[in-house]
Amino acid sequence: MVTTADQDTRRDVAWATARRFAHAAAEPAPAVRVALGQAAGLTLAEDLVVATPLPAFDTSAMDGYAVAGAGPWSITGSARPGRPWTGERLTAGNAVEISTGAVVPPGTWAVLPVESATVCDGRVTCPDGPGGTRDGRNGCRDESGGARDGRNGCRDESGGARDGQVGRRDESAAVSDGRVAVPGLARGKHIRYTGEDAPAGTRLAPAGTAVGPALLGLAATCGYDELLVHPTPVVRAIVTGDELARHGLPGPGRVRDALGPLLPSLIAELGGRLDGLVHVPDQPVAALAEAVEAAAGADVVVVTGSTSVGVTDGLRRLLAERDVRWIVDSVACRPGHPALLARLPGGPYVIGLPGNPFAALAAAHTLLGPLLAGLSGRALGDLPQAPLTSQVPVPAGRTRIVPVVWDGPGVRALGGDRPAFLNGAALADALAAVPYGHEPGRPVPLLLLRG
Ligand SMILES: Nc1nc2c(c(=O)[nH]1)N[C@H]1C(S)=C(S)[C@@H](COP(=O)(O)OP(=O)(O)OC[C@H]3O[C@@H](n4cnc5c(N)ncnc54)[C@H](O)[C@@H]3O)O[C@H]1N2
Ligand code: MOO
Repeated sequence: MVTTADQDTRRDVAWATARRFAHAAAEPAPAVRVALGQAAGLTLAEDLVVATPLPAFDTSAMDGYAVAGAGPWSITGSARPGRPWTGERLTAGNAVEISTGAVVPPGTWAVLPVESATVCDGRVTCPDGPGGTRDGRNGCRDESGGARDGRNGCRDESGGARDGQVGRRDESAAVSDGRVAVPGLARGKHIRYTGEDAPAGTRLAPAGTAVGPALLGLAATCGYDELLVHPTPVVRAIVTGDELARHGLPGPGRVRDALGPLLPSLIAELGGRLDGLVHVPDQPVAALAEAVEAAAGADVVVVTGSTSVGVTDGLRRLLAERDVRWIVDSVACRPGHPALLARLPGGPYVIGLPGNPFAALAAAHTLLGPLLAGLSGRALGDLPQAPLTSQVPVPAGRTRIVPVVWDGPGVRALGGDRPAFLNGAALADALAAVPYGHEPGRPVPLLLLRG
């Protein structure tokens, strides 16, 4: 139970604190296991750990020849993806034709790329190596197509030095295990060794990571068929306002509903799943109460246009009649000051967004975004920052939210940012949270807009 003193600290909460309160108050729903295809956009509820080494076998990184010992090498067979070499361990002076992705035969010293090889009478040489036929004048087929790079055309895509059993990838390593290797074709070249990317048991992504395309591919690479994820929080929206029209031109006393069209994509962008949007009149308050009751199964109820203290603003009265837990009861920012967040006993979170459309947008980024992140098991994280070059007046003790666009390495304010006007926000790359006392050129936190 929140005491009166606690409740007071929930009023006029500093902007950054309001975001933290909203995030900290969120209790994520129990995690669910879903097929990979259903996990996109959700959040990992468990660490992603690879059970096998990656790669799971010594893999050729090039199309060419798996060779052992110094050249020239006799070609003794082939290794293809899915059709591994089944012969004996490769011995010095022998080669196996190999494709990128095939299992490297045991005994292989390195893979000689096809561009670096000359083939003649079933023997392969590296033209610049011992026994090589650089000019191809002896009737041999130069597979390189004439293109050469580096000292001898034996390219290294390994990017790393190796040591131990498999030899070294140092270009200068011509002697290994007492045998002469082709200069430049160092031991281990063009082989992705078992476990080189990740040994078995490596944690590749922690719980709380957003499941994007790359993570899905990584999970599949590791052999996952399903992932344990937090489900997307379900949001019900209630738009209030007797003056609102849903079609046609605005006119005297008639305001087009901007929030009905804005909310579905905003809620999705902030990480929620909209499950119904209803319009209710300002009066009687019972209509709003009914709509809130009907949303009991949702995780979050978003109510717009009823956050103030006027006779037509019923949300605060409705919450006062219930034993709600206040999380944020107004925020020290402009616009969006009357925004609120409370939790109904045993029920959903309720977010009140001001009716003024730009104020509602700013408030949604302040409270709804962090709440949905918390419900999804995502960390709040620090916001990105960039220098704001414009002069933006900020009332004492407040944070001002203004639409901005990128301008070189910094951002500049767009204007069009009065609480009822979405002109600036519609063209913005981000909303900047400008603190009191900001001077042009100093960095400010940014809420990035996806557009
Ligand atoms: N006595 C006080 N009055 C007001 C205060 C205050 O502190 N004391 N705060 C002002 C601020 S700041 C805001 S923001 C608004 C918030 O009001 P509500 O959330 O109760 O919203 P309404 O009063 O219904 O509407 C405000 C304004 O927005 C227009 N509106 C409402 N819904 C929509 C919509 N869906 N699409 C487009 N426009 C909408 C509505 O017509 C009003 O013009 O309270 C101030 N008052
Ligand atoms: O939230 Mo109001 O004026 O701050 O739009």
